[in-house]
Amino acid sequence: MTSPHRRFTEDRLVIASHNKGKVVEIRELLEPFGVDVVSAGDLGLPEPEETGLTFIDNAVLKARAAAEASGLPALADDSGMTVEALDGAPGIYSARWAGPSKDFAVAIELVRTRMGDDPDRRGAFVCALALAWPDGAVETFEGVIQGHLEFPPRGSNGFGYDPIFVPEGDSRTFGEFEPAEKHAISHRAIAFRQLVRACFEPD
Ligand SMILES: O=c1nc[nH]c2c1ncn2[C@H]1C[C@H](O)[C@@H](COP(=O)(O)OP(=O)(O)OP(=O)(O)O)O1
Ligand SMILES: [Mg+2]
Repeated sequence: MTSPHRRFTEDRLVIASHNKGKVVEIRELLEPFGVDVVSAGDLGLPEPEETGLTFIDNAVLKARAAAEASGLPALADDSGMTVEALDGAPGIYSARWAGPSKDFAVAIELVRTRMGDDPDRRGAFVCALALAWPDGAVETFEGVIQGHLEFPPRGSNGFGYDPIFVPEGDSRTFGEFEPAEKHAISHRAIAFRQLVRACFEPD
C-alpha cells in the first residue's frame, strides 16, 4: 500500500524555530537523513505570533509561515509542558511563562509556586511537529512523554523545563540526561519517529 502522506523529496529544509535549544535537538534528530537544514533564525525569518489554541495549530502556523517566506519546505515544532495539578498549564503557553527575556528560571519558579504542596506531581511534555511545503500542503505528528516534576531544578543539559522534569522509569531530570539519551525517549523523539516513517523513509 502506498503511504497517504506527502513525502519529503527535496534536499533542503528550514527548521521553523527561533529556540536555539530546540534547533540543536532537531538538527541532531535529522542528522541520519542527510538533509541540508537551515534555521528560520539563520534566514532572518520573522517569529510568527502563536495565535493557535492547540500545539498542532501553532506548529502548522509556524511551519506554513516559514515555508511561504522561504520558498522551501519547513518543519516546525510546537511543544510544552503540561502539569496535572495546574489543569494542563503551562501547556501551549510554556514559552510565554518564561517572559520576554525567555528566562526559564522564572518559568520554573512560577510552576513551583503555583503547584505549592499539591501532592499530584504528574507532568508531561508534548511535541507537535508540522512539515509544510510552499504550496500549502502540511503533515502533522504528535509525541507525548509522561513523568513528574521535582524541585529544586537539577542538571544543565537540554533546555527549558528539562531541569525539573523526571520521565517515567528514571530518577534523573532531563537536565541530567545526555543528549543521546533524551533523543531515545523524548516527546520530540516520539513525534520524530512518526514523521520519519511517514515522510522520510522509503515506502
Ligand atoms: O524538550 C523540552 N525540554 C524542556 N522544555 C521544553 C521542551 N520542549 C518544549 N519545552 C518548553 C520550553 C519551550 O520554550 C516551550 C516551547 O514553546 P514553543 O512555542 O514551542 O517554542 P519556542 O517559542 O521556544 O520556539 P519556537 O516557537 O520559535 O520554535 O516549551
Ligand atoms: Mg514559540
